[in-house]
Amino acid sequence: MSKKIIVVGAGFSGLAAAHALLEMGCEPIVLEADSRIGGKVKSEVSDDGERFVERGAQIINPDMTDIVQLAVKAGFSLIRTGVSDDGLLIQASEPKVIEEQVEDHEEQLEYMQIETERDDIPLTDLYKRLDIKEKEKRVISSMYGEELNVEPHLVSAAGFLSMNDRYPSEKEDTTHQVNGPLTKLAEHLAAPLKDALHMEQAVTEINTSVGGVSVSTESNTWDADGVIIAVPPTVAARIKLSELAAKQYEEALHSYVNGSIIKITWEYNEAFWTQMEVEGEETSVAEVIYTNPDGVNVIDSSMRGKNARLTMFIGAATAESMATEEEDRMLEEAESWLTEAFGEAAASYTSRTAESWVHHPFCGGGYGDSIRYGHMIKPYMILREPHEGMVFASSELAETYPHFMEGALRAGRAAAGRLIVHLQERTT
Ligand SMILES: Cc1cc2nc3c(=O)[nH]c(=O)nc-3n(C[C@H](O)[C@H](O)[C@H](O)COP(=O)(O)OP(=O)(O)OC[C@H]3O[C@@H](n4cnc5c(N)ncnc54)[C@H](O)[C@@H]3O)c2cc1C
Repeated sequence: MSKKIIVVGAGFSGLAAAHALLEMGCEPIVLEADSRIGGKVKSEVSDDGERFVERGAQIINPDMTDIVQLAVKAGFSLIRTGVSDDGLLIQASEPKVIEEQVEDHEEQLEYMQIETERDDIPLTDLYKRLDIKEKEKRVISSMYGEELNVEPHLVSAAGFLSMNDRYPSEKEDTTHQVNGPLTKLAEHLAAPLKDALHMEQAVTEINTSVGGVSVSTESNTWDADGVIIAVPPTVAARIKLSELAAKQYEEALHSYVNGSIIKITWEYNEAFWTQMEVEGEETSVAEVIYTNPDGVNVIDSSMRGKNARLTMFIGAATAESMATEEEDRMLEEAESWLTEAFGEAAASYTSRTAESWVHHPFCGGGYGDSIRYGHMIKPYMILREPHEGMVFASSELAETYPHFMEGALRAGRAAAGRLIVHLQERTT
């Protein structure tokens, strides 16, 4: 029997859910708060279509099979990131190689996980227990400030490690990119939806009953058999739910904390960082971590053989304080950090693109919401399960690859399947 299902949000998770519903013969209606689709996927494309820059998500790896297939279906292929395989990770201010420090601590944290599963602690307390020097702990702390976009003392250590466990790839996450703008992938998913996609419709309230659901924005109300809420948990927590749904889901929704990230990409005529002098040796630099300021890193984000680009990610408290500054002042400061690590050549860029995702009202903020210390350790287990004709889907809830576009696609598809089974069971 064909079901009418409302999907809240047209990010990758919502679009993947709507697509799966169409494939199952259902009738999806997608309500999107913004005037564009894609959520944290946001490409800037030149008028001639030749040049594009990703203001949000960008990098994937070939193990991320859903997004690889989507890229191919949309007419694109994968291309390697610019950095050479022997590129090094360095620390800024007194540039020095820090690769081993970072690799070693990951193993130690894994080992300590057994302990934290019994008794959760803030992530900061977990890495403070590491058997490494104070200076090295500052690198780790800064790395997490950027990676999670949230101050590590707010994050649950058990939640963080369980998120890492859901990253099943053998590969680094920085190996490949799609050779076209990612917004085109969103458009490919949205194409069959046609009139079912309603823009600038921010959902404020959802009511559930045995007969179905009703979903309201400021100006409209839609009735349907079920609803998939494909927005990050901290954003979903702002939607008013009926009493029974709130009882089921509110504690899980409030177990997340949102983050802040600023992404700046500089473009150059050539990748001068592939031949830099670090600690007296000529080397290729792949990534830089800053301990001052905290939560900042820079990667080589070029597409190999196509362009030369450096991207800075400014996370957590540093992003929040920079977001209060005028954009020119913020860019000037970021550029001074860049030249500190890469030398004056870094100032000779040909273009620059910046985007702030600091506590974003509809996309959560940061790469994704983190599990907050002091609440549920596995809130995603609750949010994934349908109840009263509703279910949640966003990258954070994915069984694999949470916080990535791949996770969003998988979470969306999974939620559609689960909801349909749930609705069928309710009617039999
Ligand atoms: C700067 C940055 C860099 C990133 N880099 C990478 C990367 O390199 N590789 C990677 O794989 N991932 C990356 N990510 C993460 C990736 O973008 C996300 O995991 C993924 O896009 C999340 O998709 P989603 O659909 O779950 O959520 P979102 O993209 O947040 O989509 C949610 C949608 O719901 C809408 N919405 C919210 N509230 C409402 C409401 N009340 N009513 C109606 N609509 C609503 C929003 O407007 C939005 O369109 C990055 C993210 C950022 C911000």
